[in-house]
Amino acid sequence: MKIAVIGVGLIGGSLALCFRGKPDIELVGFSHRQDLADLCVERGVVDSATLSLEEAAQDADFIFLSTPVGLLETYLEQVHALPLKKGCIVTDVGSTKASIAARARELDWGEACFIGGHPMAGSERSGVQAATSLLFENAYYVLTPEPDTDPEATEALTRLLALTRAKVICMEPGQHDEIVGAISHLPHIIAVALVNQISGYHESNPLYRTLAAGGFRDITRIASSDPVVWRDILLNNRFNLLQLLRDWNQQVEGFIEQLEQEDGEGISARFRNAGDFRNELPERRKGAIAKTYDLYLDVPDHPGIIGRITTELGSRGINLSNLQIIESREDVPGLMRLSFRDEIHMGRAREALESLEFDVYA
Ligand SMILES: NC(=O)C1=CN([C@@H]2O[C@H](COP(=O)(O)OP(=O)(O)OC[C@H]3O[C@@H](n4cnc5c(N)ncnc54)[C@H](O)[C@@H]3O)[C@@H](O)[C@H]2O)C=CC1
Ligand SMILES: O=C(O)C(=O)Cc1ccc(O)cc1
Repeated sequence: MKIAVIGVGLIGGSLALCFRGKPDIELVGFSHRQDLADLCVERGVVDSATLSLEEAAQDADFIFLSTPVGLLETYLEQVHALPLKKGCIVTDVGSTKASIAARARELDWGEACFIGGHPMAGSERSGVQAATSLLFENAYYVLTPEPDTDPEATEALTRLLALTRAKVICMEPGQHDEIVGAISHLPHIIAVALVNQISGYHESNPLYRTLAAGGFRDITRIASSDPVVWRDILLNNRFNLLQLLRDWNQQVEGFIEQLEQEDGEGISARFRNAGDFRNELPERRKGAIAKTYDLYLDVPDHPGIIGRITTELGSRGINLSNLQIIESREDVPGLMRLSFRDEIHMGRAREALESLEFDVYA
């Protein structure tokens, strides 16, 4: 089976890594630049890479369009114009679905077909360097087949996507864009606006950045996302976003009014409602890591401490699946998060670290 990935970045590269090395799968990457083509082969993400779209698409069973949203329709048209293998399934990974679905509907696909797709997982990083086969584990992967799409084609794509360990869910493209606009695109706008607001204050007083800590970092991680990828997403979904931003304004106005009126009860009610809704969110693994069992510990800020902790755990045969310094400040203990794949390793690590007199929290 031949799979072509058009645009081998974070998402295209991560998909390729999920498929790579499976029996009878040949993976070809298409890049628009020789250095990027070389890089994705060097990193072992694809078997080969080419600057020729025709070569990539030739005899392919699946073609994944994985460029920024603004280029997807052009590549869709270019791929459509090529001689495609009978039964070839063309799909995309764009964060918006309505416009590409509308364009695909206008084209006659003959014995090939197009099924829109969107893996609902990613990160603020970009490029093939950030690709990982774990990215989609446990995430949703939206497909947007048309009412007249051959169900066997949707099934074939779903079978292939099982290799990503994502959960495939089918929906209508317009509904996808409304919902994803609210739960992903709007939060990106808010994160960027917030960071820019604070960065403005910081210009007149550098203490803003010095003091920016946990809460600010938590809700602004996604403000570091790729500017081109996000420019394209926001412009493409602008009609939904304009309404969502009007609704957002109402939320802001609500806070202004409650503060002006010193309406403490109203403010706590908002926090209660938000907490109730958030606590009911489905459990999801963080970033590229599957469900983890986490311990937090205070670590003094001195050289070699991370090495000591990992060595102590390693010497006891305790497997660490991730390690993160959440806060590190001069002269005060930083907070470290240690993640384990199961409760048993987490329990053993806790015991070991406590015996070494670290302050450990679950
Ligand atoms: N970043 C994320 O977290 C997620 C992104 N997506 C969607 O995935 C798509 C790709 O995004 P990422 O992988 O994050 O971005 P990326 O920047 O990591 O990858 C984009 C790829 O497209 C290539 N590209 C750029 N211009 C090109 C051109 N003119 N011709 C051919 N290739 C070109 C780049 O070289 C790169 O390999 C976007 O449509 C995005 O909406 C979907 C889910 C999550
Ligand atoms: O990193 C995060 O939290 C994201 O929001 C990732 C993401 C970005 C874009 C998508 O279309 C889907 C998921």
